[in-house]
Amino acid sequence: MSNRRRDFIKLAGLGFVGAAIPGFSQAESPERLYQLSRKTHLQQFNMSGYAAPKLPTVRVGIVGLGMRGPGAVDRLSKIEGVEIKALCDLIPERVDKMKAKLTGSKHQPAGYYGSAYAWKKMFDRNDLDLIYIATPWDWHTPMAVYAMEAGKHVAVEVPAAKTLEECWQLVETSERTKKHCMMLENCCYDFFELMTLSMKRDGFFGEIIHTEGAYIHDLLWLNFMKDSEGGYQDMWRLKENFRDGNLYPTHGLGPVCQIMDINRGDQMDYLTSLSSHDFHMAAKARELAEKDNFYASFAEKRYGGNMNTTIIKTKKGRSIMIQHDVTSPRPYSRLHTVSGTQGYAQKYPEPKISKGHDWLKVEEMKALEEKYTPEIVKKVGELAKQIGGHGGMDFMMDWRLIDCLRNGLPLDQDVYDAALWSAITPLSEWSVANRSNSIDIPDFTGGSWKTNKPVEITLKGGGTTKVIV
Ligand SMILES: NC(=O)c1ccc[n+]([C@@H]2O[C@H](COP(=O)([O-])OP(=O)(O)OC[C@H]3O[C@@H](n4cnc5c(N)ncnc54)[C@H](O)[C@@H]3O)[C@@H](O)[C@H]2O)c1
Repeated sequence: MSNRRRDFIKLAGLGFVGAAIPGFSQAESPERLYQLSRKTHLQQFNMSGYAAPKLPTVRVGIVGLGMRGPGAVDRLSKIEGVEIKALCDLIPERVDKMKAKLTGSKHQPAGYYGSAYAWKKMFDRNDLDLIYIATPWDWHTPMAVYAMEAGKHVAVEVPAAKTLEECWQLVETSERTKKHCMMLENCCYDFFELMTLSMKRDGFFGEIIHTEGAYIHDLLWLNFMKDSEGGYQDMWRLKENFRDGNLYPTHGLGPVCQIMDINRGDQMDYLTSLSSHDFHMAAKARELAEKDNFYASFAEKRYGGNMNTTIIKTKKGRSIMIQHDVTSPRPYSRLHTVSGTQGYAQKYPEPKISKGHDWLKVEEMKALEEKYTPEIVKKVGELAKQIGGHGGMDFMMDWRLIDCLRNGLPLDQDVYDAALWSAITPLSEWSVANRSNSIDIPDFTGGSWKTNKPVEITLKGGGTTKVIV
């Protein structure tokens, strides 16, 4: 272990976060992870329900302009009250390309590039309110922490953190600086997910007993695509697959946690996790390496299991199952299954809903959709579909974030959600490595889950931000 890393762990162990430690996140030791899973948190300030002062104009800096970032630039440029003031990427051409796209608009961002730390200069500017992060995972927490320390709110792509150490850093920094740290869990804003949240609030499901979520997406080809041919920068996503656990839990978890009021009425207690062996990745790497030396080093690696299943028990005795498989030939699915005492809903493979033990017919489903369409969908749903981003959910997420900041409203996803949903990965890795033994899930809210209010699904106090089309 490097001296710098040792010092960092020492400091974090004392509950001191201080200035951000720049650089890649590195896996913590299993002993340290276990210790942090049982950490008791003395909340400095409750960020759940926290409303920061209104920002009529939200001045944004965006970092990471690969496959994901440019869409965010485009969406944010279509929201009233947003000023895109700065863009950053390691690769200069990516910054120049986005600047060129904004030519003629009111957005004239400055560009930052050329070094792995150019973003720090951007974050240090005193005319930015929000830093929007769409980089590889290693950078998420170091950048988010630095941004909050520099007085900016943060919106960070999924997952917000890779280690438990980082999850705690996010929580402690957000509480101390009173800066929002929202993880950009866009699936919370998909249409069916929002409808089921609205149904839950109306008591449609009765008591929720069990939910399921997943990220099942055949991305074997994309993981192995060279970055020079349009793949992930420096093959970062393939390298993440050297780990064994549930690597991408938040798309499935976010929506069901909101439905179960996790962090806001119930809390995760412990989990157990199991992975299959790897039947795809090493084989693919070896196959590619036979023809192309570029893949030689990948052919020597050990990869995590292809299908991971993680099960979570909550303090109130309910259960959640989360799966992850990005290599097998299977239909795309996030499951989104909600099972209650009085009703049931599933999104995949096709939407099905029951009231009691009776399955609803297509016309009844349609009527239900009308009844339970939340205000956000009525307000910007159609425009969101036109603007796009995973069918519209990305735009609804960005619009809601900006509308909350402009109207001084609490965000739908706070730092406790970012930390908890991201923490499932390192915790699942520990469980997989320990024959699926259970491990505690830390309470990042320091007990305030008992009184925190459920996430708001009306636009009360907001909904005023226009869409510029
Ligand atoms: N929510 C979603 O639906 C969704 C979908 C896709 C990706 N994502 C997330 O978006 C993020 C980015 O994914 P991607 O597919 O765009 O990857 P990518 O590799 O295409 O892009 C990452 C970009 O970050 C840049 N970068 C790397 N290190 C940097 C640094 N130190 N400073 C500045 N720029 C740096 C790279 O040059 C690259 O342009 C990931 O966190 C991913 O999980 C989320």
